[in-house]
Amino acid sequence: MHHPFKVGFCFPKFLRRDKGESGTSHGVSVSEILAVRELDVDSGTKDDGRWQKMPQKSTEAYPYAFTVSYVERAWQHRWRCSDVTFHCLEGALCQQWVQTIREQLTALTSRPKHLLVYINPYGGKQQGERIYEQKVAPLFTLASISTHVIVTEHANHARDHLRTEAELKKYDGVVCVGGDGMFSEMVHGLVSRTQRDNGVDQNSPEEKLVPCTLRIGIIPAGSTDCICYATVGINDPVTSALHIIVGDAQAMDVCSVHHNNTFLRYSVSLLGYGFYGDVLADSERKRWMGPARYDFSGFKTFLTHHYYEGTVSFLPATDILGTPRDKTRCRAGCFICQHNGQLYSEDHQPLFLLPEYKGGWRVIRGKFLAINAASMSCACPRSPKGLSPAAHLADGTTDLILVRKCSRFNFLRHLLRHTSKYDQFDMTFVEVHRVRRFRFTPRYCQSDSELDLRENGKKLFSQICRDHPACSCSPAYSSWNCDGEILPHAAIEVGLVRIEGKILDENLLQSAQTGVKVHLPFGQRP
Ligand SMILES: CCCCCCCCCCCCC/C=C/[C@@H](O)[C@H](COP(=O)(O)O)NC(C)=O
Ligand SMILES: Nc1ncnc2c1ncn2[C@@H]1O[C@H](COP(=O)(O)OP(=O)(O)O)[C@@H](O)[C@H]1O
Ligand SMILES: [Ca+2]
Repeated sequence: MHHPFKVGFCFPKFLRRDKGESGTSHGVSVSEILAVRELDVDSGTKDDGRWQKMPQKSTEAYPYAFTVSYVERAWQHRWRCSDVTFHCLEGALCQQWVQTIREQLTALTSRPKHLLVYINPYGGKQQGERIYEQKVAPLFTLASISTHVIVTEHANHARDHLRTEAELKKYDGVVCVGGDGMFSEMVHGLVSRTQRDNGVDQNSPEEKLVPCTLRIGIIPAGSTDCICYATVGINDPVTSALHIIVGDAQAMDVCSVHHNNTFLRYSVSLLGYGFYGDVLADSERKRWMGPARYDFSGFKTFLTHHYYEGTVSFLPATDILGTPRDKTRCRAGCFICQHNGQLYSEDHQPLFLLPEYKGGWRVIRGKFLAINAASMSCACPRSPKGLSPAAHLADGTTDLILVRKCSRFNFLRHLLRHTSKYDQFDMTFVEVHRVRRFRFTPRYCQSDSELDLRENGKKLFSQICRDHPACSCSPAYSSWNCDGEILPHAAIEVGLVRIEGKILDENLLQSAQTGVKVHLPFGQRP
């Protein structure tokens, strides 16, 4: 056998494929091979019956065979598992092929071998378990990945298990089957555990965090699934499973949210106050509707048309080349794309290390219908281009979108532009800034007792709002939608989490400037 194994196999003519013409060669990159298995030609197939038996005449001529399962790119970012079977004359040759392919696969160190899987049976259309069993588990088995599966029993089960109990050393990655809320549980569990193990205090907004070594995979089974959509390009369990199997990775930005020097939460996709906070708060009470609750609550919130007064302060990202108004739509490996492939500025300074705080803080007071911080595009099936279409996945910034008070008609025009090709930022009452940090303070101070009530006694919340002095028709506070979870605090400070350790290394995809090393075992491949 000759040796093109590093880049891929080009199956030569002395092997015969059972699809297509005889004698054609078939190229499959090793990095996209999922599994190989030898077939017992006489008895048809050794395992799952996917192999189609050759016509009798050919099997006599080629009595030995093996099947290669590989990734096939289908339409719109969709990946599928395909099989191709090769037949040959000699048993020894056949075995040599199988063994060599297996050796090549074992040498791929980025592929996970042991995964810890958490299934949320309650998210989305409550199909998490079925999706995993029918679509994902067979692929993990095919790829010889061993799994430990936990079906969660309550909210924060997965987070707490990861934070305290899970024997993380045994695994190469964790996988969540659910929506953005489930992904958020993974991030919180893993990041908190890593900081605790390394003695880092999450309550200090200035503290540098230690990166987690485990990667997180998402099998979409939630309602919006925007983290999956914005990183993979589609919400499809099979595609995500295949990205996980081949060991794809994508770094992401993580925002830390604090209130009075107390850590509240991390956010990786949307932090939304006003419209998206109100939609979420209302929709939680309508979970029985499934994903349609967002349409219902969205419509209702749109009609109530509440605005909120307050002050937004932010630190613009001055050391980057891109803006939120760019026409780029990159979804992976963004740090590089943002600098047009360059890693160094004209004066040969590494772009990663340029001083961050050139411009200083800016302050904007006003009445806002929505304040959204999108650390990634937040693309999802509802809005395929997302809240901030040009946001990058791992550039250490978040796009702060301010929608000021305007008429219902104008707000509707703005919302509808999320679903069309028109620019949602090109409106007089909308502004967008790419920022490193920001802060929001509501006009009226929220007392601790109000916060307690909002956290513990949600029914009283509406009463308090109605009684508040701000305005007879608009409540004083909204809540923050933090990756689909409600944060009752109105006043928050947000910063991109900084990582400790070497910044520039060969594997740029895995070392963005400020993104915690939360790797998704997937991402669009070039
Ligand atoms: C009147 C026409 C309105 C069209 C508006 C379209 C804009 C849609 C933009 C959606 C951006 C969603 C950002 C994602 C947030 C998720 O983290 C969160 C939770 O997702 P999950 O339920 O956990 O999958 N979903 C929502 C709706 O807040
Ligand atoms: N077994 C469970 N029972 C109830 N809630 C759960 C369970 N497991 C996870 N959760 C919570 O369910 C919420 C929604 O989960 P998510 O997977 O994001 O689905 P969705 O996209 O439908 O919101 C999250 O807040 C998560 O913490
Ligand atoms: Ca970003």
